[in-house]
Amino acid sequence: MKRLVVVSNRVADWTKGGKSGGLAVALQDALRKRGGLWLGWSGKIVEDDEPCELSQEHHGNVTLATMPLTESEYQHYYLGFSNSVLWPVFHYRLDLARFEPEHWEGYITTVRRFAEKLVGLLEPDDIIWVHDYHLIPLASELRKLGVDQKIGFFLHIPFPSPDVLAAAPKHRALVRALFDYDLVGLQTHADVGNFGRFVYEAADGKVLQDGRLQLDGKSVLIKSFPIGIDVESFRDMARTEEADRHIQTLQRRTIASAFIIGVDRLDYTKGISERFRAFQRLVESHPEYRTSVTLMQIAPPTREEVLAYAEMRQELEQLSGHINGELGNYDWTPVRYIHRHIPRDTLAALLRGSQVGLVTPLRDGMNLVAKEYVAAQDDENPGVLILSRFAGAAEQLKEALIINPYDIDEMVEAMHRALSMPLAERKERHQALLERVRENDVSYWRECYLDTLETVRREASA
Ligand SMILES: O=P(O)(O)OC[C@H]1O[C@H](O[C@H]2O[C@H](CO)[C@@H](O)[C@H](O)[C@H]2O)[C@H](O)[C@@H](O)[C@@H]1O
Ligand SMILES: O=c1ccn([C@@H]2O[C@H](COP(=O)(O)OP(=O)(O)O)[C@@H](O)[C@H]2O)c(=O)[nH]1
Repeated sequence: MKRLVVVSNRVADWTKGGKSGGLAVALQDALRKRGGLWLGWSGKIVEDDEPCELSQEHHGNVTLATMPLTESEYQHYYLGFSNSVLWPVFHYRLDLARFEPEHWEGYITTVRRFAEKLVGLLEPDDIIWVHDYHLIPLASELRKLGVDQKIGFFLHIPFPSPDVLAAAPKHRALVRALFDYDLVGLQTHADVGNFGRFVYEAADGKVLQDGRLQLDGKSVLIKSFPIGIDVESFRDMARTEEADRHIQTLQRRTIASAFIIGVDRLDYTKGISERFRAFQRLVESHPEYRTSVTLMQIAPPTREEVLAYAEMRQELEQLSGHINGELGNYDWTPVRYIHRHIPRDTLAALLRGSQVGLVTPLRDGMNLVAKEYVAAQDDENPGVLILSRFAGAAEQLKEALIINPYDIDEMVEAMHRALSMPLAERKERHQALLERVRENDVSYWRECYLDTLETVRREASA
């Protein structure tokens, strides 16, 4: 078997209190089983004139190679082009995109630096797998340095429709750069459709008979590979003695008999304020839920130096304070808002102990929390998943209560339905969802992707 070399901006934190985020979680699960080398950002920032040395750590069969970013790389590549241009545009938030020409320069030079570092670590027989929007041009940079090994790319976030993509500066250069990979993986069929439409409607490319897309004399295979979770280990985490203790503590410390849970990085794509408003309306319109239901929202900080994130934090603090002040009582807190990272094993227990999982992003590549909620449930008394139609996970998890997160009344109705759903219907829906989550787990995702990458070959001329 060839050595797998993974490259992504964010790498997993092997300590318990690490950063939250689906990419790191999923790649850690995927690599733990297959082994390999993983190159990424260490999370540290150094002065522009300091050296950015690589350091390596070994965790079982995984070698983690990390490097710091310089202050200007952090500003222009990470906060700038990646998270103030690509992230908002690809999530349909053109109003939040902020483009400065230095962002693009910083992006390209940082990606080039990743390429230079990687070349020194490569062996001739490696298979290279690049992840996410931070590193789109990495294959082009590697090819310039003479790398001829297979290189695959996987995009974790949505691929937007052509007219929305067109709002991103340099979008044509980015799409062209994807044709230097051997395989481009996207999360959903909808994403693949959007990519194809851009190539043949807006860029004069074409679809070849074997399904590959061709642009400017280069062709590449684009396919959807919906990412999954390590189902059995998450189920186990939700069922330890410690997990039982967490659930008992949760139940003892409240008079509420039901919990609705939301778990999201504090990101404007996740629809958290719409969710708070829907919960407020639920309690106002259904007095039977006063004191008996609590919304627990775990929302760890993320990208706080980008203005839109700081503004959102303020908005949520005000909103939860307002709801608790208006509706709460000395013995009941309607909204428990936790602005902190919670370790994944504790999270597994909290998901299992909650009667409703509320996953309502306005746009999301996949959303692993939706799958984790399903995995954590007790088969004999499962909770109900409410899921946004705009999460990639909705393409698979059809037995959830699928809602439009912009429609507050529809969310209210779904919460009411979930809280009053008979056991037989809960079990039926949960069984079907669990089967889908199991069929499409993280090992299946990794194997499907890598098997396809092993067999395709990019073609440099028509
Ligand atoms: O690295 P950060 O800037 O701290 O952000 C965390 C990650 O957020 C995004 O996660 C995505 O990947 C998940 C797994 O495929 C998917 O379920 C989710 O819908 C995506 O939003 C981002 O794409 C990652 O690069 C970040 O590391
Ligand atoms: O306090 C937290 C919040 C989230 N997560 C994990 O972070 C991941 C979030 O992934 P998702 O795909 O839902 O969204 P993303 O943050 O990647 O956009 C999930 O595995 C969560 O279990 C965590 O460990 N602790």
